[in-house]
Amino acid sequence: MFLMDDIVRDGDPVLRQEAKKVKFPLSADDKKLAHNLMEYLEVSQNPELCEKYKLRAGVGLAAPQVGVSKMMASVLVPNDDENEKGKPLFKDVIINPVIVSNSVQRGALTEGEGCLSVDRDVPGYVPRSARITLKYQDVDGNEHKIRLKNYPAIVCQHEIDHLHGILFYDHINKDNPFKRDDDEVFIY
Ligand SMILES: Cc1nc(NNC(=O)[C@H](CC2CCCC2)CN(O)CO)c(F)c(N2CCN3CCOC[C@@H]3C2)n1
Ligand code: NI
Repeated sequence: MFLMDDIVRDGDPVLRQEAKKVKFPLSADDKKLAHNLMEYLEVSQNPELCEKYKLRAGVGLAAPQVGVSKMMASVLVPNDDENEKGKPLFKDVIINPVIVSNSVQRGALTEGEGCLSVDRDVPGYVPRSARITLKYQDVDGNEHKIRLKNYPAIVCQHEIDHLHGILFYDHINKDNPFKRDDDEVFIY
């Protein structure tokens, strides 16, 4: 199971590398990696376990963040916290993901973004595409082509950035971090 000690921090070159495509069928190691990347999110979203293992909660985790420069990331975007019963908005390990198209309209999380690999707050809006069409393979090698918007779209863009050596604060406007474009959607 991954713990915070396994998470590589900003400054480590692996976070600025272009990750390598993953070959199918997955090796045993890659299968284990995929499992562990998703397990981290599940454990971190359980209040008791999160506390017990001293984790930072996460809704996404990319392989380079655990020192593995491969095109793989886990995403677990829960339904609004109230009714935990609801099934997640999006849950999968996205392998060799490609954003094949994106809306002109931009979107950003109202509270800005953070990153498990960045141990400091970097205030400001992180402008992203409000909607994306994402192509990826799952652990079984099945091809998926899905349209995402709002929260899941933002999370997937944050994770795919990691696979290309991009960190969230690279997108924050230096002169005016809270610059709002008029047609931008803000996601709570
Ligand atoms: C938005 C949010 N970001 C959390 N952390 N940061 C992360 O996930 C980083 C990735 C996200 C940062 C912004 C977009 C993607 C990790 N990144 O570095 C991976 O590359 C959260 F933890 C969180 N939630 C809301 C849902 N809640 C359900 C119950 O459990 C607690 C959980 C907390 N929402
Ligand atoms: Ni991150």
